[in-house]
Amino acid sequence: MTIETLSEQKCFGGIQGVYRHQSSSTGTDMEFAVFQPAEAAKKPLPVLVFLSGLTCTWENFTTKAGAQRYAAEHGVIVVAPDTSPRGEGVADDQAYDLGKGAGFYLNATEDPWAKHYRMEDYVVKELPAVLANNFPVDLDRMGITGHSMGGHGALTLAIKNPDLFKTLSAFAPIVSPANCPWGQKAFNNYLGDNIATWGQNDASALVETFGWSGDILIDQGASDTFLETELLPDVFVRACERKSVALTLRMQEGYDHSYYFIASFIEDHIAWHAKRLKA
Ligand SMILES: N[C@@H](CCC(=O)N[C@@H](CS)C(=O)NCC(=O)O)C(=O)O
Repeated sequence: MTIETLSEQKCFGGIQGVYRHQSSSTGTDMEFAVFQPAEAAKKPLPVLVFLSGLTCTWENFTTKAGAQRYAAEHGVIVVAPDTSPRGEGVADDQAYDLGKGAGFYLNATEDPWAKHYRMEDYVVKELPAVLANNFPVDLDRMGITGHSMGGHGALTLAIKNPDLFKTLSAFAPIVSPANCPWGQKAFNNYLGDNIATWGQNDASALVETFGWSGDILIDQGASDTFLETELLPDVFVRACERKSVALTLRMQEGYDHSYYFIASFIEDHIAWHAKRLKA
């Protein structure tokens, strides 16, 4: 499980690095970014995984969100994986919302996607092992968050794996892919028409099945152009209410779907995860 260092740069006293490794989950090379605060040189630290949205790689969050300052302040290692497998021979589509950059953090069952699109296994099984072998991470204190398609990934993967991810938040998540155009297109292609498997990858359906024992923080821009068609936060609010899950949904007046929105609230999310992971 060797990793190759693509870059390492000092940042807020710590190290912002980018790494590549051969993934057994996806059967491709995968790149990911890790920010280690200075104190990681002395002791294992809690980890926050950030899953990015459609069209992104590790780079969007790492260069635009401004997370490093707050991760350094709160002593949290922040990890940003890619959003899909990539490379020659990996199935793709011309549209931005399918194929490369749009893996939806699930294990595809349908051709031509099933061979490489195994992002659920990658994030839940392989990435934690890669982190444990190469970085001073305390995996007993790992949280997850994400944006849009990555918010969907954070919600679904945490709800299915509460022993792995202890804390959960999201920025403008797709909360019910089974009920919005982005999700329906992805699920039809990756999972086919077996609706049972759709529910296993839909945060609102999952929370009604499994609940969530902690609390959940969601920030959502009120001026997000995808709010009414794709994101549908009310569906998740109602599912959490039915299951008595402690959800805080903050509708942020005037904010859109961009990284300017994420940069505005990333401090809150890092502080929120750090407080719970260090309690
Ligand atoms: N119109 C956008 C739709 C996709 C989009 O808004 N992607 C969001 C995540 S769902 C994003 O973070 N884009 C990259 C960025 O802003 O850096 C595009 O084609 O890039």
